[in-house]
Amino acid sequence: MGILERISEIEKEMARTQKNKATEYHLGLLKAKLARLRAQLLEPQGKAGPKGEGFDVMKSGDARVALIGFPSVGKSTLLNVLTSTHSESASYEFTTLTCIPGVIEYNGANIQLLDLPGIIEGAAQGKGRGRQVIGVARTADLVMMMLDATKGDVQRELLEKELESVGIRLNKRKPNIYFKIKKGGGLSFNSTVPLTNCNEKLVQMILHEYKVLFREDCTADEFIDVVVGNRMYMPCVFDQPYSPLFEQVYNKIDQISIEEVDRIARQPHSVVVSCNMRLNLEYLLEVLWEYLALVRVYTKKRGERPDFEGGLILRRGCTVEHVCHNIHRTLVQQFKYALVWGRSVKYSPQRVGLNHQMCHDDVIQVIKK
Ligand SMILES: Nc1nc2c(ncn2[C@@H]2O[C@H](COP(=O)(O)OP(=O)(O)OP(=O)(O)O)[C@@H](O)[C@H]2O)c(=O)[nH]1
Ligand SMILES: [K+]
Ligand SMILES: [Mg+2]
Repeated sequence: MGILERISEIEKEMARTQKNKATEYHLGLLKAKLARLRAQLLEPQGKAGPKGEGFDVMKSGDARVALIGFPSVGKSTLLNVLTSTHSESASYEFTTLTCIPGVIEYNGANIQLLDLPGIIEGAAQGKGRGRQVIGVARTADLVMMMLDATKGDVQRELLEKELESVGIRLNKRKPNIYFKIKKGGGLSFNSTVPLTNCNEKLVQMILHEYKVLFREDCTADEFIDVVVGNRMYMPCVFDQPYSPLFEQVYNKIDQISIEEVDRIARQPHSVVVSCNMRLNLEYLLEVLWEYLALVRVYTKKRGERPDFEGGLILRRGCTVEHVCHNIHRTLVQQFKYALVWGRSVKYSPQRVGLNHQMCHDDVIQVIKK
């Protein structure tokens, strides 16, 4: 039996099974099986399979952003206006058939933008090029969900469902469960909080050769996510409490009323643009930068001006130590202190140590021993 058939068998069985206390464990097992099969479906199919061709794009630059959306929402048009790469765009669906990489140059960073074929409902089950597209999306630092503003809210819901079903978790942070294969076999189960959804018996049913420690009160679904282990918690999709959860880009706002533009723009985590009319693209880039949490730091040598041409691109939260590693592998060993100018310090310059956190556009001079 093929994977698809097995999935549909299990789905049928789940539909047949009434949901109550007595069947809870059985359903949990089925869910776990289903999740594992779906994961298999997304695995590379070997050389002969339909996986590769045109989708194996080298990672390059400081971050990778994938464009996901239904056909003809304007993904290729966006690539064309934001990068110097050309990707065919046309009014018919499935114009793009492979993965087309371009580079957005912004704040001195090179952000790789991947144009992808449109996905359709059922992509997760391998329809269209869904599997390949989703495979690429999983390699990205950020997924931009592109939507056609003229199509209302339907597209967003469908797309979210599609992504959820392949284990791309939008707007959810990773459940706090420690989970590891035990060398000697058998299950060791613990929790640091009272559990209301899961218990040892359920966990034991799902697996029996791991070490499990619940650090929070998770649902069975969340637990299975951790077990299957291939769940992605996309930063777009961001998992930090102070950041927006995920972002949708609504294109073609030139086609809708100003009231509708206003309504969509006020929805949380939504950016409205028109690729054709070049509307609001600068703001889209700002948002992108925020989501990627990139930081640019300039270096300076004693008695010289900062190197404003060659800024270093790092992640938010980076420290002087990260900067040193970025400059040279052995610099940390020779480090005495650093002078920093910019928003991360009270006085410019200020003498700081390796643990000091850098801000965007700071200047740093490293003093060696
Ligand atoms: N009115 C309007 N049309 C747009 C806009 N952006 C793109 N389009 C049009 O939408 C159509 C589809 O654009 P594409 O860039 O090919 O869309 P896609 O998402 O790459 O499509 P596939 O590769 O087929 O999935 C083209 O006819 C574009 O000219 C826009 O901002 N406004
Ligand atoms: K198209
Ligand atoms: Mg396209």
